[in-house]
Amino acid sequence: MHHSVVYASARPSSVSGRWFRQLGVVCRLNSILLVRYWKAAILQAVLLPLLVVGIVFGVQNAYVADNGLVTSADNTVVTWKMDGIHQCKPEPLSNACMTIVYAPQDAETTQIMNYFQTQNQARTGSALTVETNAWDSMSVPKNDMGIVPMASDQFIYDYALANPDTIQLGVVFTKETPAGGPIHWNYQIYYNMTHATNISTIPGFKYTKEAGYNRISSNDDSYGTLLPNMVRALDESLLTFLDPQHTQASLDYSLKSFPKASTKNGYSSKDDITTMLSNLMALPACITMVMAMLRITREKEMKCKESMQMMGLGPVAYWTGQWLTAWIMALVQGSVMMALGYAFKMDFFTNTNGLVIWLMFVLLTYSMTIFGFLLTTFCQKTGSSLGFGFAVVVAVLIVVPMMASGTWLDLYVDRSNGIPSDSPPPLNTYWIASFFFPFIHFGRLWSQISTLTLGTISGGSNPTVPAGTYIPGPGFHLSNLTNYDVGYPSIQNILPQPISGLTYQFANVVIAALLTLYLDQIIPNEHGHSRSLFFFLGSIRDAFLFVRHGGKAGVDRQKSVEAQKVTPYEGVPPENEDSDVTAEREKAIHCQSEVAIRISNLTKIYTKNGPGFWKNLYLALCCCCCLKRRRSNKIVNKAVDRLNLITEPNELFALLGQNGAGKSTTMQMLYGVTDPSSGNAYLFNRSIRTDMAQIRSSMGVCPQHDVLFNDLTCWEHLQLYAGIKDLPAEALLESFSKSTPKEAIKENLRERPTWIRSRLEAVQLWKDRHTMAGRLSGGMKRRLSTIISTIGDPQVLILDEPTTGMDPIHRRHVWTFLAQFKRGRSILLTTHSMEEADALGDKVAIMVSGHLKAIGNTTRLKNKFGNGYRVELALGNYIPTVQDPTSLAIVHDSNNNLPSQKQLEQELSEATRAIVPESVLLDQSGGVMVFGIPLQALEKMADLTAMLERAQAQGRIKQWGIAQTSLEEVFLSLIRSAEDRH
Ligand SMILES: Nc1ncnc2c1ncn2[C@@H]1O[C@H](COP(=O)(O)OP(=O)(O)OP(=O)(O)O)[C@@H](O)[C@H]1O
Repeated sequence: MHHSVVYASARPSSVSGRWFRQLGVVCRLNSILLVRYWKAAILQAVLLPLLVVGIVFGVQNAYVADNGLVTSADNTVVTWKMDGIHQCKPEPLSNACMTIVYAPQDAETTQIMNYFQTQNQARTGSALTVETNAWDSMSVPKNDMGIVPMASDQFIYDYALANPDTIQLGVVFTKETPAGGPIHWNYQIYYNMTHATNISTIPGFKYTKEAGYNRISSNDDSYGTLLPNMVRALDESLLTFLDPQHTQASLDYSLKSFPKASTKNGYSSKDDITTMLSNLMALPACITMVMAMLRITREKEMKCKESMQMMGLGPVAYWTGQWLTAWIMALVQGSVMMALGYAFKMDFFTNTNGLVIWLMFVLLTYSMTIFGFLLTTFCQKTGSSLGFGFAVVVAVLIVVPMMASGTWLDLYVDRSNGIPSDSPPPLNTYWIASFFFPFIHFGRLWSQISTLTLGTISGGSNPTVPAGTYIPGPGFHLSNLTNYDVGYPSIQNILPQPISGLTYQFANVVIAALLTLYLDQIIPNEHGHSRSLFFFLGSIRDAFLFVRHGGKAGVDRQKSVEAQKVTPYEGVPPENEDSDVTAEREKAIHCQSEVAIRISNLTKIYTKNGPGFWKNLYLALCCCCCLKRRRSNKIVNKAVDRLNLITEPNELFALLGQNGAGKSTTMQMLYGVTDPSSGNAYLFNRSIRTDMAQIRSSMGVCPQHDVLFNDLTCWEHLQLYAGIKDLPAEALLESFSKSTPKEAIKENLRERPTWIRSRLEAVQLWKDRHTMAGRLSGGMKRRLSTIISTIGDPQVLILDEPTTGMDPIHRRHVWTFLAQFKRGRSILLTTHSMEEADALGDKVAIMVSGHLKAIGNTTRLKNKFGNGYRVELALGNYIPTVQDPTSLAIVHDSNNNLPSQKQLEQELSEATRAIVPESVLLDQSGGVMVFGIPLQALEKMADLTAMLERAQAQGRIKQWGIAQTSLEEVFLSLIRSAEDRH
């Protein structure tokens, strides 16, 4: 069955129109893949958020807050190293603090605390001043203070709640005078729980059986000697106070930790939620980033991206498509995170403006994904992108909780000496480095939101709110985005407001996107191809040419002048160069007209340390191109050596050669994935060095290895590439004149574009049009790759071994299609099938070790390099040397005897030589003789055939035939002669 080729060319559209349509194609491709991998999409968008929010919720409820109450009865003190109380300790109370507060302030308690001071100084040398005025404000002290009176137990409680870690110890005295009984003095000590729990992480503390965690130096922790010291010192002071009175008194004491902020649902303080759980909340965004990185790198590794670019897809359209589709996952995942937070009734969510929460999560996923895209520009393999992604996830898990717990302040200000209230401390510059990482902004925003959303426990200072009641935080409103109180007036104006947590992430997106576009161009691919560091100057040059030469026509004229520039052949040609090759070289070098492909002195040298990103960068930084020459690039392989040839329109040029001859390298240079080392090639006067974008829009490529998306059907591949080639919409749809309305509905409108169907049918893939490429056989994939390269009816078609792995039937279908399709265009094809080159090639060239060895049409090659003709004959009747049961007819000589096989062979050999003395007996075995007849004996062929016919009539020959030397023999003899020379 023969199909005539239906053509469909790209529309002559504006650059911007084409760009938008290519963008649509990339978005559509990504959407199809998203739907096809729906399980992974659901996992990222729904299940992961559910998992992390569920874990956070579980942790909240499992966490049992410590109310900090320890009674004196629990204390079984063994042996204590008695010392005293020292001025506020450096850690964790790093800001100005009060060493001891006491209440109430009256004459007796003041007297007791004065005794305390005197005796403590005697023991420790530490002079703790007893303040005379009661501390009545809720603000933090400016300087370290000694013994500070406060109004009441309640005030101490409220103050400690509002200013955690500001007081080291507290003491509240109560004196009861029961009727008839002794006076009862009770004091309750407040100790700092944070101090106690942090103690094991502070260097210098060690655990002893007697004293628990005990610092060897003069400073102690609450559970070590600090509390016993306090108890002993207070007992001593009380006894000193009571002794002169000679009254009987009973003493008692109790211990209690200072209150900690907020306890709700068992889950509590800001510290816990920020340090522990903020990184979990960032995890879904991280996983989405890694998945996106893997998808992009897989497309790169499978060369799908390269293939789309070879077919004309611009890098800006490609990346814009990726950035746009990344929004889908960001929007869904961000919304799901927000919905789950509300569903689990978490304060952080319910107490924050919904828009802020939504933007926070959507932007995190988006900015992380775009950041991941940037990282893929450094990765050629999925393994390396997995490594990069993993490193980022670890960084997020560590850094986000640090930021969220308030460390972000250290990025901006130096807090090592506290924050003075009047003038701002020195500014840190870490924030500049941190600016480029979106997750750092997320951590800071988390910290700022959590300080306003998480509540506290009432200390009971408000009579209408019983102590222990949870008081929600004031909440994070939209206005707080630009109006957030940092808590330190002196640095309020130099610290970023919460809105920058969103705007900086957006800035990260823009910076990462621009860097991705740039690095993607300058980092070399696996063939070492990359654009120059200053490639963008090329557009300026184009614009300059456009103005200078008076528009597009002028530029085209200029380009054709450049394309026809004669570049002399360097060095000496290889030994014994064929005259046709020399002629082709002269023609290619001096060509003065527009041809389809002109290859001029094209050379490719593979080097050990080929062009690399870092080398590029080094060269740019040094700004001296001469260095490039001086650096020794150890030559590994000269794959193509000063190649010169021309192909005309309407011509199918077949390039033959052994494995490694340099065919694919030549093609790769033509379609722009490998840079030539020297020389140039022009396709319709466009240089492969400078005009690859224009060349690609009128070129079709079928690379040596199939480049297909495993998850797209044949049909979708053709649609995808049709979109990249910008085929007009009309070309995608067929009129329904031939179908009945019922058939039309059945067949689905979108399945009947004329040219798609005709091409699928031409290579027998119509029935498999809805099969995923991953499930096609090797030969089917090759057929699909071949027709993909013809999309848009390119002027130049480059086919690298298109029929490899095809069975003979399908190969012939492809040949028929190509023979028809080549009309009006030029096809460059490599093959290892001599039959194919013979059947299709208008011009055939044979390459050996990067050089052209022979060129011409097949008849010329056969005549020039073949051994002339072969005459093959099967002997007739004879007495076989070995019994031959197939001998049927009997021919007798004059004596009625059969000749022997040897006699017959000799007789025929002599007869042949008598007619054609130049003939050579090539083979003689099994009753078959083969003679080689050189071309110069062509005129004697008539006599020879007459003799052979006579011998056949006599029964001496069973059958015979004459054949011209095959292309395969030409190929073999050329290769052999080249090998002999080496
Ligand atoms: N990326 C590379 N780095 C170094 N050498 C290379 C690279 N690619 C190809 N070569 C070398 O260049 C030479 C030409 O290879 P090329 O792939 O062009 O041969 P070919 O004629 O297409 O062979 P085949 O018929 O096997 O496809 C070979 O010696 C090969 O080893």
